[in-house]
Amino acid sequence: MVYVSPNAGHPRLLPSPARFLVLLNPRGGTGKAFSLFETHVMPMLTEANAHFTLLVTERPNQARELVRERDLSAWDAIVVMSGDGLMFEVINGLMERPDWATTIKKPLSILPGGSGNALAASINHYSGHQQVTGTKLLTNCAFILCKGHPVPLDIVSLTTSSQQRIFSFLSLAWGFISDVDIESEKYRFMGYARFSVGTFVRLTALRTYRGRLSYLPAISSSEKSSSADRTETRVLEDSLVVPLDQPVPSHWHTVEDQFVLVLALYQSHLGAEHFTAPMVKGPGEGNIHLFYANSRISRTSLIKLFIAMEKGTHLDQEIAHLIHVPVVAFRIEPSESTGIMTVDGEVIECSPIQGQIHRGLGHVLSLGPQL
Ligand SMILES: Nc1ncnc2c1ncn2[C@@H]1O[C@H](COP(=O)(O)OP(=O)(O)OP(=O)(O)O)[C@@H](O)[C@H]1O
Repeated sequence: MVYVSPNAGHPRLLPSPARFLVLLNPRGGTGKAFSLFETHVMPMLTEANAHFTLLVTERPNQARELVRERDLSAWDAIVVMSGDGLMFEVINGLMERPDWATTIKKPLSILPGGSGNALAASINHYSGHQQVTGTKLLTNCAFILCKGHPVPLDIVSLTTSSQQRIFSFLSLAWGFISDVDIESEKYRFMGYARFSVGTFVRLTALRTYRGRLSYLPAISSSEKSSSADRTETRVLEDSLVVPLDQPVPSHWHTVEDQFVLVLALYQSHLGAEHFTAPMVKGPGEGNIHLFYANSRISRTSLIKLFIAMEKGTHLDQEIAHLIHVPVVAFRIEPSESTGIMTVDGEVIECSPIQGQIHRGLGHVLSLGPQL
């Protein structure tokens, strides 16, 4: 097998035998990642004749520091066995390197070891597998690790009002979804059921958040930021947005409202059983799927939404006051700083934030087509 250098366009195959750096969070999900790796992943890696270095994280940000500082040339791919939080660390650590433009091309792979496992569920879907959870999802993802090929992965570059730069591969949530995600942390012992319990609790005491949402629709944007024509610069440039302290360009759309939820999602799944963006067929399509609902949405509609979302049929049901629009850039300006905002499931300060997609900036192992 031939390994085409990441600098020479899209890599096609990993070398054989492949060498993996496996970063495993022993505290992810219900805390069984290490034993699941031994029982379900190691035998498959041995069978595939793959070499791996296993690093069990001891604290938050250790993986981020490691990928930021270490020479990674000894490995063909970085494998994350955890939830989406550890992948968030890895992508941000890679983007903090002086050689980010080449290192972010190193193939990544996800093995579900968290409670949400949205990226694992999305890659499983793009690879043509049925929606499954638990050890079935883990086995599918271990198979994708052994047999998959690198395909482009979209990354959204976010800038906060304090000028912090955040790189996101999955989602930005404000309102109902981030409230459920974070407030259900206390039910972590339940595994995935924590999200159903959290949704029920939040529905009984629905909150709304005032703010302004602006976006650049994908349809009107001829300018899709692609990694193919990018030259190496000191920092990744966001050509579609203007500084946060300036008004958005006049061709953007703006909605000022009392929101129940705002979600920007760039993969098919928001969780292993949340098939939220069924129109997404691959990790590098180049669209941000913006979903929002204002305070006129009823509790019944929200229940209908979350039930239908499990199978991805919610958009066929015309749920009143739920809007979906594919965009390439957006800005969220909350009127107050009291809500919860999350990026890839990690809490960030609730303040004005904007972002734009960088199509295929990274790479992820998949069995699906290069979308
Ligand atoms: N050894 C560790 N002890 C405690 N926290 C850790 C450790 N290693 C990593 N972390 C942190 O744990 C956080 C949660 O991890 P992660 O998101 O991967 O799992 P999860 O929350 O169970 O899954 P999901 O995001 O899918 O719900 C991450 O922000 C990461 O920084």
